[in-house]
Order: sequence, then C-alpha cells, then structure tokens
Amino acid sequence: MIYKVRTYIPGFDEILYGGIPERNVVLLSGGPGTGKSILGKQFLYNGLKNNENGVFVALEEHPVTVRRSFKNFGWDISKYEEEGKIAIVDAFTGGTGTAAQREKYLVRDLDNIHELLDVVRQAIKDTNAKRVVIDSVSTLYLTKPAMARSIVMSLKRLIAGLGCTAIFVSQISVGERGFGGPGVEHAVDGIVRMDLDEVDGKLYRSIIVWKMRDTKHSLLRHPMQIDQNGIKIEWDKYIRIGINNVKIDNIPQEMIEEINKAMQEVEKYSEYKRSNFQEFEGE
Ligand SMILES: Nc1ncnc2c1ncn2[C@@H]1O[C@H](COP(=O)(O)OP(=O)(O)OP(=O)(O)O)[C@@H](O)[C@H]1O
Repeated sequence: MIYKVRTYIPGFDEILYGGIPERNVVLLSGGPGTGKSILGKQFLYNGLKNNENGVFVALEEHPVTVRRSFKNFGWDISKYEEEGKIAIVDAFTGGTGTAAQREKYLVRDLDNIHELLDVVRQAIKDTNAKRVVIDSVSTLYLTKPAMARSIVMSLKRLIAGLGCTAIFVSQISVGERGFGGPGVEHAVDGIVRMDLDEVDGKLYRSIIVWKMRDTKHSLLRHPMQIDQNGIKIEWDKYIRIGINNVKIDNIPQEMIEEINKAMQEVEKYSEYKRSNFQEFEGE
C-alpha cells in the first residue's frame, strides 16, 4: 500500500484522494498572488501539528518575513523552531544584514547548487523533517533555464532520498499555459496548478491537480478561497471559467462516494500510525 501524506488543507486531501503519496515531489505552479506560498506554509504548519517536522527553503522572502507570514494566519512556528522541529533555510539574504547573521541555515552562493544541497541536507537531518517546501524553485534557474531539469533532479534525489515529501513552488507569469518548463514538468512526481482568472471584473481562485504519480486524483478544476485561516478548497464543487461567465456545479455523486472512501482508508492508516507513535512516545 502506498502511504499518503495528509496535507490537512481543507479540501486538498479530498481532491488528491487521500493526500500526497509519500516521497513525491510536487510542483506547485501558478501566477502571482495565486496562493502558492500560503499553501506551502499551511502544508508545513499542519505537519508540525501532526508530529511531522519540516524545512522551508526561502528563496523569495527574507526569513524574518517568512516567520511573520506564517503568523499572519495564526500559524505560530516559533515554539516549533525553538524545539528544532522546523528549520528555515535562508537562501535569500546571502548573509547580508544583521538579521541574516543569526540564521542557522544560510546559503551564501545560490549559483553553487552543492552549497544549497548541503545546507538543505543538514536542515532535514537536524529536524528529522518529513516535509520540505522550496519557495520558489524557479528562482534557482531564472537566469539559466538550461539548468532547470538538473537542479530539480538534484533536489528531488536528495529530498526524496531522505524520506521527505516535498512541494516545489514554481512561479509562472499571468496567462502562461505551462507549469515551469518541459524538463521540470516531467522530472517531478506531481503537478498542481493554482489560478486567478478575471471574469467580468471579478477575480476567481481555482486549483487543479494536473498529475500525481501513484494515485488517482480529481481531474476537475475546483474553486478555492483564501481567508485569515489560510486556503480552503471546495472539493465537492467544480468550476468552469468561460470568457464572460463562470459556472460552479457540484461534482458527480459517485465521485463524492469514491473520495469519501479514499479518505476513510487514509484516516484508518493515520490512526494506526498515531497510536503507534503514542505508544512509542509513552515508552
Ligand atoms: N488574510 C488573508 N485573507 C484573504 N486573502 C489573503 C490573506 N492573506 C493573503 N491573501 C491573498 O493571498 C495572496 C498572496 O498569496 P501568496 O503569497 O501565497 O501568493 P503566491 O502565489 O506565492 O504569489 P507570488 O508568486 O507572487 O509570490 C494575496 O495576494 C491575497 O490575495
């Protein structure tokens, strides 16, 4: 049986028929403001609450801003960081500034992929991480697209090799159809795309699972929302976005039943893991 990692993001596990298959590397692709960073942080925070440690590799934001944006949604990671359960890898500052001097996991030279791999390896080992988020992986090859596939493969080999399940954020521009380049799209195990579409003067958020190795998943585009609690996906609805109109309908009844069954199976397995963990903790 393939173990699925629950994201505990409302509606996301349902459209994945249980969660992300363990050790899969998922490319989370989308334009600006679609919610990629929030989803990545929610995945890590929910992991922490469920005894799965994590590593966040910050390439787009200062580590100080990363901590603040977790907090914005009520996800206070400071306790977990003190306990060594989450590590933030600073791949943003290059060591510039006094705040950066205090960072434990610092990548000075982003052109040196080996330095990044070493720091990420150390962070995973120190925290005993099961979840990794790289935000964003596309920053690593923005100026050298020919290197994209080999960079993604090196990261995937390291992270999956250490037993982690990962989200690699991929930034694309507004209106772009792909996910981050052909080399990258085939190298990853899963692709999830988040969208913001303007119809008649209003923006609509949606999410679709494009591929996910080793599991059945929804092939429909689902509406999603962001509020002060983070991301919520309406897994039991699907959205059709036309040029001038938007239609939201319920998904077919048989799909609801199939998803409910998949969720029960994955919950049974999580329950089993939880009780074993408690026994282990109690020893
Ligand atoms: N508390 C909140 N309530 C509602 N929406 C929010 C809230 N906080 C953030 N948002 C929405 O989330 C968006 C930012 O999401 P996020 O930072 O995850 O985007 P992103 O896809 O990572 O974008 P980029 O690629 O530009 O970094 C904001 O533009 C805003 O619309």
